[in-house]
Amino acid sequence: MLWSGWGDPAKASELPEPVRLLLRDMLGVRAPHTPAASLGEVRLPPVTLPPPVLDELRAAVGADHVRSDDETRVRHTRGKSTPDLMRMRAGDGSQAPDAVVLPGSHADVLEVLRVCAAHRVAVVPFGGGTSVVGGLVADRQGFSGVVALDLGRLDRLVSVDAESMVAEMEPGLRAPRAEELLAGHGLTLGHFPQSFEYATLGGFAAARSSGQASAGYGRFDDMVVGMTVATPRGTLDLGRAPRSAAGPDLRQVILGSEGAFGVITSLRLRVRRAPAERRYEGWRFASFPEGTAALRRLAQEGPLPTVLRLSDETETMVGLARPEEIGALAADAGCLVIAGYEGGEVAALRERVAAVLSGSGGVCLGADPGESWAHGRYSAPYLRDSLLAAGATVETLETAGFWSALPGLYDAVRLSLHASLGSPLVMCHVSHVYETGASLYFTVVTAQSDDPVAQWETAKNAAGEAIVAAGGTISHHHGVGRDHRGPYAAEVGELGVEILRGIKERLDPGGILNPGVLVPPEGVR
Ligand SMILES: Cc1cc2nc3c(=O)[nH]c(=O)nc-3n(C[C@H](O)[C@H](O)[C@H](O)COP(=O)(O)OP(=O)(O)OC[C@H]3O[C@@H](n4cnc5c(N)ncnc54)[C@H](O)[C@@H]3O)c2cc1C
Repeated sequence: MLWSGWGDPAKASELPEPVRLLLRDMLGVRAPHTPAASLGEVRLPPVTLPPPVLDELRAAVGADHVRSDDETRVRHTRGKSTPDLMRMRAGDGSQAPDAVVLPGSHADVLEVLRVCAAHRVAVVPFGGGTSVVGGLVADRQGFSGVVALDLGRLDRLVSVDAESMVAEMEPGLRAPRAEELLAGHGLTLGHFPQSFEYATLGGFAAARSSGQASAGYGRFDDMVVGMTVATPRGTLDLGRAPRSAAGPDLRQVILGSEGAFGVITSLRLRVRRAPAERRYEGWRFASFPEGTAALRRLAQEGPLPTVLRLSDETETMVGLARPEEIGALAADAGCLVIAGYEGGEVAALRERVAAVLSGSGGVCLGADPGESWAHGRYSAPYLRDSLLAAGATVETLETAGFWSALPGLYDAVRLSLHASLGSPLVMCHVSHVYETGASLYFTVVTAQSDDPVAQWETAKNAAGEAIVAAGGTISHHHGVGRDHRGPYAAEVGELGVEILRGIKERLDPGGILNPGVLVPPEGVR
C-alpha cells in the first residue's frame, strides 16, 4: 500500500485528459506549489515509550514482532481519508505510533493489553489501515506512548462448517485473501467494498462496513454470527446461534465499536456458495427521483438484484460510476443504474428485476455500462491520488435515511457543500437499499485552497450538521472514528453517550483502547 496514498503504486495512473480539462474549466484547479514529501522527509515525533515497556512487549509477542523503525511507524500513521493523505503528502507524521506490535494469537493480544494497561500505553487496533473517519489516531495526553496493534499475523481461515454455512476466520485477513481461502471451499462472503484490496475482516466488523453487493449479500454486520474479543478485562465469546432471545445481543455492542471496547481476534461469519455466474448491466432513468422510486420498489416489493446502484445526474454525466469513461457522456444522459446479478439463477432473477425497472420508467442500456462498472469498481481510490496531485480536493461522505427523508437529505447536503466550498462538483449515488430507506453517498471535488485540510474540515463539519438537521445518520458505513464523534453523540443523546462510556469503563477501565475514538472523553461532546 502506498504510504501517502492508495493501493499498489504500480496501478497509479495519469489523470485522464477530460478530467484535467473539467478541473481547470469548471473548478479553477491549479497545480499545487509544493511537491509531495518523500517517505524519508516525513517528520516523526520521538519514540516516548520507555525501553523496559518495549522489552515487555517483545516478551509478549516475540522481538521480531515489535517494530519502531521510521518506515513501519509512517505506514501505521492515520488512515486513508483525504485529510489523512494531505497531511502525509505534506510530510506531517505527528500522529505516528511509537511502535507497531504484531500479535500472533488471541493470547498474545491479551498479554499486550495487560502490558499496555499496566504502563498506561494507548493501543490502536490496526487492520488494513483504510479508516476514513480518523479511527486510527489515539489521544496521547495522559499516556506514556501509543502502539499500533497490527492484526496482520492473525490471517487464518480456521474452520468451515459447511452444514451451517459458517466459516471461522481471523480478523487480520485482507478481503482478497479471505475470498481466495473461501473459494477453495466453493464459498464466498460476498463483501466487496471499494476498499476491498486492503481492508480486513476485523476492520469490517469493527466499523460496520457495507459492500457494493450489499443488496444481495447484506452488510458485513449481517454476516457476523459470532466473535471472540480480547479486552483489558479478559475474553468475550459471543454468538452461539443465528438468532437468540437471550437478552440484548452483545455482538451488537462490539460491531461498530471501532477498537474502543476490545480487539476482535476471531469472527464466525455466514458464508454463501460462490456464484456460478455474474452479470451486470446498465439502465437509464430520466431523473434521480424517478430512479430512486424504482429502487424503492425493488427494495420493498422485490426482487433485489445483487448489486444495485443509482447515480444522480451529475455523477452520471461525469461518469464516476465508470472511471475509465469519465466525461464521456452527454449532459442529458439522465441517471445511470447499475444492476448486478450473481448466483445460480441469474437469468430468472434478471428477468424479474428488469420487469420492475422497465415498469418504473427505466430503459435498459445493455451489458456494457454494467461490465465497465464491474471492471473499474476499485479504480476510484487511485484516481483520488491523481486528483490530489493535480491540486484538487476529492473526498466522499455518506449518510442514510428513511425513504421519505431522502430528498430532503440530498438537498441539505448539496446546499451545505455549495455554501462552504463555492462551486464544487458534488455527485451522489444510492448504493445500499432497504425496505425502509437507503444510503446516499456523495463525492465532492473542489479546487484546493492554501489550507486544504482546514477547507475540507469546515465543509465536512457543515455537511455533518446538515445531515443531522435533515434527520439522517452521520454514517451508513464509514463509522464514527474521531471525525464523526460529535454528530454521533448528538444522534444517541446524552444518555446514549453515558451508556457508551459505561461499557467502555467496564471493558477498558484504563481507557487504553483507541482513546478519543467513538466515545467522547468525559467533559467532551
Ligand atoms: C478508498 C476507500 C474506499 C472505501 N470504501 C468503503 C466501502 O465501500 N464500504 C465500506 O464500508 N467502507 C469503505 N471504506 C472505509 C473502510 O475501508 C472501512 O471502514 C473498513 O471496514 C476498514 O477496514 P480496515 O481493515 O482497513 O480497518 P482499519 O482502518 O484498520 O480500522 C478501522 C477501525 O476499526 C478498528 N479495528 C480494526 N481492526 C480491529 C479489530 N480486529 N478489532 C477491533 N477493532 C479493530 C480500528 O482501530 C479503527 O478504529 C473505504 C475506505 C477507503 C480508503
